[in-house]
Amino acid sequence: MQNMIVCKFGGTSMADAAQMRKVKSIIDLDRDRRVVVVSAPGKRSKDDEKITDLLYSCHKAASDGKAIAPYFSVIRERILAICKELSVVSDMASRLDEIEEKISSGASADYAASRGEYLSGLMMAGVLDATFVDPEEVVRLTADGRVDDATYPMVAEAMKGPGRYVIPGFFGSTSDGKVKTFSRGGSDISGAIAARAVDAKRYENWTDVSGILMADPRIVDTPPTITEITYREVRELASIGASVFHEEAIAPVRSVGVPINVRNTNDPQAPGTMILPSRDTAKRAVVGVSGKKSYRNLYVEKLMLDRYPGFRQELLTLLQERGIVPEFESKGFDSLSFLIPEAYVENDNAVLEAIRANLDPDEVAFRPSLALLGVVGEGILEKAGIAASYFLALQKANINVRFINYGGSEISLLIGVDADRYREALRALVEAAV
Ligand SMILES: Nc1ncnc2c1ncn2[C@@H]1O[C@H](COP(=O)(O)OP(=O)(O)O)[C@@H](O)[C@H]1O
Ligand SMILES: N[C@@H](CC(=O)OP(=O)(O)O)C(=O)O
Repeated sequence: MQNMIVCKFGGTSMADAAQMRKVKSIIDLDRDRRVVVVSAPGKRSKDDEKITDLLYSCHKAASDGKAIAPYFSVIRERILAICKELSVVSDMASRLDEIEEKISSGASADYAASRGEYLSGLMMAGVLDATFVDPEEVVRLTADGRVDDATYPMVAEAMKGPGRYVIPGFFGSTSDGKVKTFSRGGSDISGAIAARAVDAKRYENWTDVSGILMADPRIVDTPPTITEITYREVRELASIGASVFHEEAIAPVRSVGVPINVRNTNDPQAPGTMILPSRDTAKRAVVGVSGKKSYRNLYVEKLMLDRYPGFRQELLTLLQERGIVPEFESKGFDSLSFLIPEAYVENDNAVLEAIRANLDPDEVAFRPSLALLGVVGEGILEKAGIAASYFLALQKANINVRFINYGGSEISLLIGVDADRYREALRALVEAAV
């Protein structure tokens, strides 16, 4: 293990010159903070726009044959103002011209979106007087967006000297040289890649909240901070909906055991959350609650279902052929239920017709929209009465439970409720957890 600390700063930490100064003061506090991974400038206030979103709008305008100037001029103004205030990247105007020209003449959506992080990286390298590392050259992604193992030695090689390094997050390139981004929020993955590559002693993930909170602070008032959480738990919370840490960012560090510390750029003294390989579950069975709205429950019934061994597989194939991927499944003696993210189900009737025509079920229907909530903790199966306390909390709030998955994952209790009761349900579950 080297002595290096890898620090990833999210969009809110890169939003303007004042935030970038805070980043510099955090980096200057510890000489081991030598690798800095940056996101594109994010929102400066609730109603502001993220540079990444503006770049996607530029790409959309270009592909619709429209001018990109209305969006690109906003980007240009913001970036040039930061460069001016911090006296960095003297040739930024011509770099922006080049990017505008490429997007206007048909560059890919991934190329367009990646330029926010690229520009952030150039500016931060200037602020920190650090070496700029271009992820296009050292982060190799497969065509379907996974990290190629060839990445780690290339990143390590690029950062082997003394001094500081800045590497933009969110993108790399495929083996045929095309820029490729991760999914939204993916700079967290880039930070994890760098941490593994340099065998960091710690991966610090700096954002705008003082760690991972027990629940989404936009829904629950002042949820407590989670002090310690395991890799498994954070992955589960993120997969169910906690957007503070990308669900795929655990994979690169988990096998090498680099601890992750989620911290607040606006409150750097706060210790934040430690994400570790294991924790003492006797202290706390449950760490947090998260959730997602808008699932459809596909319900299929057939009498004596067990007599039709290929039924489930055929049904899954029919769904897959229509690009529908169920996230959760439960089985009764004569029925199957699949929870499917609403975004996948564009044409309900076509899917139902195909199932009727091919499988002759007694009943097939989409039930009304559900929200899915997850109570997460390594100790959730260990103590009598845990599930009961959460169901009681929902009962007290007069919220009907429509779907349960308990024991399918050893670290979460998943509960489906009517989509319009999502926020109330989340609050009730958090109250039961604290
Ligand atoms: N459980 C949670 N704990 C902390 N923040 C959460 C949680 N769930 C959702 N969030 C939201 O995630 C935001 C931070 O994530 P993100 O916007 O991606 O930050 P960054 O731009 O720094 O990467 C917080 O401001 C908060 O609104
Ligand atoms: N800028 C990208 C990638 C990213 O990770 O951003 P952030 O760290 O601000 O969530 C996005 O908006 O998706």
